[in-house]
Amino acid sequence: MAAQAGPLVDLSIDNDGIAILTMNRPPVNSLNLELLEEIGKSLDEVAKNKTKSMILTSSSPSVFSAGLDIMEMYKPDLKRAEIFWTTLQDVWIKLFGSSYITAAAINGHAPAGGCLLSMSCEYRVMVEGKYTIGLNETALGIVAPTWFMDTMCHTIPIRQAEYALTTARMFTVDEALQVGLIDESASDKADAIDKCKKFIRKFDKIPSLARAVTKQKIREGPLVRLQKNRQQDTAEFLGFLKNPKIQQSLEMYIQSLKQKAAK
Ligand SMILES: CC/C=C\C/C=C\CCC/C=C/CC(=O)SCCNC(=O)CCNC(=O)[C@H](O)C(C)(C)COP(=O)(O)OP(=O)(O)OC[C@H]1O[C@@H](n2cnc3c(N)ncnc32)[C@H](O)[C@@H]1OP(=O)(O)O
Repeated sequence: MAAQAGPLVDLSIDNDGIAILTMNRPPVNSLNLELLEEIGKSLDEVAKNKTKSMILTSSSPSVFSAGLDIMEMYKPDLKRAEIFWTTLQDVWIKLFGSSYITAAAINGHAPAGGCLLSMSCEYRVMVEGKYTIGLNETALGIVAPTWFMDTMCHTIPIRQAEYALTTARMFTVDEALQVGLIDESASDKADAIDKCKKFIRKFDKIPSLARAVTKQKIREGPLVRLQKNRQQDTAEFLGFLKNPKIQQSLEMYIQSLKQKAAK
């Protein structure tokens, strides 16, 4: 992978007071420890500055996020892997449990962890094109953690979520729209951001405390479930990394990605 040029995230506040958080880890915004730490810090900043809303997007022209960086899971240093996993848990708790309004302008592919980040927001607008979105873990021979599944069940009907999770279904933009995995499609990134802003403006006349408490109450179940089981969840992740069969599956998957990229 090429050396990182520039900061891993950009956090700016536009004239309407909306925070725009842009992931910037070329080529595919795969979520390694450092990117997750930067996303976490930005979410803290948005919360601290009492910004009313945030739009999550990517600087890539074709990928929102490729999900977790597989190199964090392949033959890892277990101490780093533990910090990696707890940082991912923190990011999800901060984003899914945030009191401010959140929307994702999905300007490209959003597999696995990329889909998770977008589903953790309250509204999703995806740019039209040959992009796909979904939780594809079973295709890699791995199991999405319960809180990934909970987030999907919070977004689309449980029957559709079970079918999508077990079959590792990657949805096209039209399919995602039909099932409710995204709320709107857009012609390009600027249009996606405009549509996210339109969603955010719907709350102009809603008292913000009532909105925030309602959001947090409706999201409480999945949040409490992870908070109660964090250590066990981390232990399962580390146990999974120690499994030789899983390491073999990851090695084959990395090879297939590299072969595809070389074509
Ligand atoms: C009971 C069980 C209990 C516990 C188990 C616990 C935990 C397990 C949980 C695991 C959860 C995992 C969630 C995840 O997010 S796993 C990651 C899944 N992601 C993917 O499968 C996406 C793979 N990537 C792609 O499909 C494509 O890259 C993409 C469509 C995103 C973009 O395609 P494009 O053609 O634009 O780029 P490529 O040429 O494919 O890639 C460019 C280079 O980037 C590398 N790459 C791609 N994705 C990743 C990744 N996720 N991690 C690391 N590196 C990645 C790719 O290899 C290319 O590299 P080079 O060849 O250029 O070096």
